[in-house]
Amino acid sequence: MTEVTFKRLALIGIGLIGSSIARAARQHGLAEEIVCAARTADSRRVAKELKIVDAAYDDPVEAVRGADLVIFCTPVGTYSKLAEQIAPALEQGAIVTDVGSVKAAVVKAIGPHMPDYVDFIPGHPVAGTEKSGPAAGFAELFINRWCILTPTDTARDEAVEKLSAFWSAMGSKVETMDAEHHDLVLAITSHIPHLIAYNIVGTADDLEDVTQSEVIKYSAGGFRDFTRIAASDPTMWRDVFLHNKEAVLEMLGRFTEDLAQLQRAIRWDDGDTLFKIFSRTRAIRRQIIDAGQETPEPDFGRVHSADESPKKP
Ligand SMILES: NC(=O)c1ccc[n+]([C@@H]2O[C@H](COP(=O)([O-])OP(=O)(O)OC[C@H]3O[C@@H](n4cnc5c(N)ncnc54)[C@H](O)[C@@H]3O)[C@@H](O)[C@H]2O)c1
Ligand SMILES: O=C(O)C(=O)C[C@]1(C(=O)O)C=C[C@@H](O)C=C1
Repeated sequence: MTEVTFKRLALIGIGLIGSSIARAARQHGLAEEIVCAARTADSRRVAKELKIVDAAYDDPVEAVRGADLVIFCTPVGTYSKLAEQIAPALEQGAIVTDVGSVKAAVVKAIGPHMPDYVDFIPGHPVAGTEKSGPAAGFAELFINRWCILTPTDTARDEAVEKLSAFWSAMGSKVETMDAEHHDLVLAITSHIPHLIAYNIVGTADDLEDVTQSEVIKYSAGGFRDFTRIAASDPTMWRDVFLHNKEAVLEMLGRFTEDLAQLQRAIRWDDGDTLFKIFSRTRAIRRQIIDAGQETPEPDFGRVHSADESPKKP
């Protein structure tokens, strides 16, 4: 089995994801020392009070000194500057990785600054919530969730194995893929859904004939779910869209075409088309639950069995 104990784990940024890694790494004994760099005095204080790190620095250079695992856990727009800053202080043989939600732009932002005596392996835990900050993290966040690694040609195989073992020890299922492919897949499974949520909640807020208090008062399941997603961190998501522009625009084009099909079906009372599309998407939800990607909800009041379609109106 690959050895997964690191000497010093340095987390650059200690928000939701950084603090979840700190908690999980500590719980599973994956690092002898866990330190972080945080911009604000408040984050450093909270991280220390919660005892999730051994030390918290304002200077990222101090955090990475002597670290054999360095993880960027800040919004992706900050990576390039931070990489340039920490590069001279990186330890020989250190593994440098990140948790950013996009990958090709991260390779471009961090890669050129990395000395050839470190292994740079971009990564993305596909797990999160709409919350931010060091108090929002929890050790169980990565359990049964995918972590995608997009290793560059220069990273040594043993370093990739060690990093995979680190994520597996925190409960993740690890997969490797090409950075560009990652960005295309995540554009449709994560980035566009967030864009839709931001848009629908914004639209509801702009309506003249429906008051804001009515939107809040009558927000039932569907809209409420969108508001959770639309409450996600604005800085993080601004950076995701600015750094996965092509894949998002490509998927948005497809999405718009499909939306026009639904619009046409409603306009022309084409119930068959609506029913067909809704049945297909219902089956996808079932597949996600069957694959263990979603906690099944209680079956109270359920009228149809899993593979039974509702009766046509
Ligand atoms: N939130 C999610 O659901 C999720 C899931 C997977 C991956 N990610 C990725 O994880 C990264 C962090 O997201 P998060 O949800 O933990 O965000 P967060 O807002 O909870 O934490 C971000 C941290 O970065 C710090 N920071 C911001 N700008 C900085 C700068 N210029 N220099 C130094 N520190 C700075 C903040 O102070 C904070 O400690 C992002 O790259 C995001 O794409 C997020
Ligand atoms: O569940 C949520 O709140 C999330 O938004 C998590 C989510 C996602 O879209 O699945 C968000 C961004 C990530 O990079 C990975 C996970």
